[in-house]
Amino acid sequence: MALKPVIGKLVSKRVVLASASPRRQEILANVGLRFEVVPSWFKETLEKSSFAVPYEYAIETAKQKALEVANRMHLKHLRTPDIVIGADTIVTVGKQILEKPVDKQDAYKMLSSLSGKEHSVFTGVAIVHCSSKDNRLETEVTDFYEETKVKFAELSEELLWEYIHSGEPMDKAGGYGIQALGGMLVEYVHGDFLNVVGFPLNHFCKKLAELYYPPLKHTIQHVKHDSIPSVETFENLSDGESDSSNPMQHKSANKLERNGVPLSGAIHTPVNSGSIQPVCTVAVENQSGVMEYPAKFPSKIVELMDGFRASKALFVASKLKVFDLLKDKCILKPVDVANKIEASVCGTERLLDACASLGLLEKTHQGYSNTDSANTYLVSDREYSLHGYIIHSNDRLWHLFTHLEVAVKEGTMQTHQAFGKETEDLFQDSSYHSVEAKQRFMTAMHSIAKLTARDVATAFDLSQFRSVCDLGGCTGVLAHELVQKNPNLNVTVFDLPDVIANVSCFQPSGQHITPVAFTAGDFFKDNLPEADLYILSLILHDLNDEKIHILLSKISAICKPGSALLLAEIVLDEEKTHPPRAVLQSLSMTEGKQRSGSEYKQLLEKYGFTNVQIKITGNVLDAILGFKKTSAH
Ligand SMILES: O=c1[nH]cc([C@@H]2O[C@H](COP(=O)(O)OP(=O)(O)OP(=O)(O)O)[C@@H](O)[C@H]2O)c(=O)[nH]1
Repeated sequence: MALKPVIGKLVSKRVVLASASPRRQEILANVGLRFEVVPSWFKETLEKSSFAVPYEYAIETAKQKALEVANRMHLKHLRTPDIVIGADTIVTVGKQILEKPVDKQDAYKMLSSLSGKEHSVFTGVAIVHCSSKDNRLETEVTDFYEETKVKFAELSEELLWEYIHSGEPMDKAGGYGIQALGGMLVEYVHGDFLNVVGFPLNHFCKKLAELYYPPLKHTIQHVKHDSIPSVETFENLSDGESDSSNPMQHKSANKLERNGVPLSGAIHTPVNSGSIQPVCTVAVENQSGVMEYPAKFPSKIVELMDGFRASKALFVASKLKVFDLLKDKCILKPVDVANKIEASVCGTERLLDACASLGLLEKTHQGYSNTDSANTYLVSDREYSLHGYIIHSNDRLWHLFTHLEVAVKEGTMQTHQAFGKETEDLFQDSSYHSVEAKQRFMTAMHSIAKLTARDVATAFDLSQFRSVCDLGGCTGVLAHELVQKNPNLNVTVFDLPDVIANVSCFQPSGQHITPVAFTAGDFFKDNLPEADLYILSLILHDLNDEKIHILLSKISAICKPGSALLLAEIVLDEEKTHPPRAVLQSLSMTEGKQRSGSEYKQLLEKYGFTNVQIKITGNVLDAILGFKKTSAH
């Protein structure tokens, strides 16, 4: 079992750990898994006697913990996770099942029942794959358990009570923590130590490997069979690179098989974010009359090779407002769409089919309509619309990236080549830039902020702060989210005069909206408003070291001890290869760079911020919080 690839399969997925256990969080974080923590509200009250064996109880509890979180996230937060992981640890001795002690007496009872004996520790784990269909949550559960045997030494009354008074037993199954003081009570452990601590990591990785690297059904050679055409799926021929090897997708592909043999014709297999494409791989007969399959279809590479076509189809459909036309269950024929968008019928039909193949539209004999995710994210006036950012990608980033080769050779940004006279910063020289270009940029930032603000605003408990200044806070999306979550906060958005002059059309309306203050200024040149929390969202990655020095020195100087600085950026892993979105953004060759968690920590510490905490949100932006040193530091 290779170490990284299994965990790497989850990199592009929104993974949620449905557990409040700090040990589980640590075990999974230590192997580089990126996940959000959403503790389960499921009460561990299943009737133990209704389970034939104790581990079934642990598995069912783990499953219920994970499903509760998946349902809650789906219903309440408009955020269906891809994977939710739940776990439950129990101890069994004789016929008894021990969970966490409710009080010291209970801990005493538990520990004395374990004294001098061997017991079993079971952890049940549920891996729930989620998807949303017609706004309904669909789940696919994989579960397993692991057993470890532990033998306790004889425990004297004195030792028992000393241990209980340490406080350690209270939140631990069986009333002890093998990883700490409780380790002193243990004579031997047979099996996985981490399973006792709360999470059977080894078994978990094996399960992931089973799910994401299923054994190849045809390992190259097959005896020729005349009546069954030789076909294969993308997954089974995959070189193992593909991120789209979703186990739920495997299931649907498998439905097309009979007795493990693919049915005739092309097998449908998902590629390219939900699209369904027929794949037919031709087997070749070798000299001995044995059919050989071409080894390892490079599915990931093919997907990347074609990626630009998919992006451009999305951009053009968005620009022509196709998703606006088809919103709210509207079904139109190509000719009607073509008339409305003033385009050719044949071109429109091809574009609509392309969008349907990418999972953005649904095609029936009545015509084309939006999928749920197109309705939510692609219709231009929807709350969480990405339309603004898509138009920015088409009108600006696309042109920049057509100059990538030169950009790489020269190591410079290609704004001049792509846009003629424009300066690097749209807002720096107003004479060059149309109001339209600035509005477009603000709309793009607004749509990304809409998507990320909630996770950034709730990444840390900010209730200790009274005033916040969001430097470069643009249209104030994060500011509004902060006030909504912390009604006592006074929040000011500080941004360039040209930005502030245009923010009014982006403001939320309604009587319950708490106002946010907008102040015009340049954070490099002007005095900063006073606040006890400063925010820099998507700012630092674009600045060179000199500008960062000016800005962070200024913030550090104005911050009183105990004040803090919150950064919202994509945090790279320590190898700087994940997440790909951040790595690819670097290719724009801005003068800044993307950073890893330890680099952000170092940077903040350099400017006098300590106790730096990093929260990988699972969203597009992560959050980093540092506190200005008190004089005692
Ligand atoms: O040696 C150790 N044994 C057990 C633990 C910890 O005990 C708990 C087990 O409780 P449970 O499985 O119900 O999980 P919770 O903590 O309640 O968190 P959930 O939110 O996931 O329900 C678990 O924390 C183990 O880590 C230990 O630390 N050492």
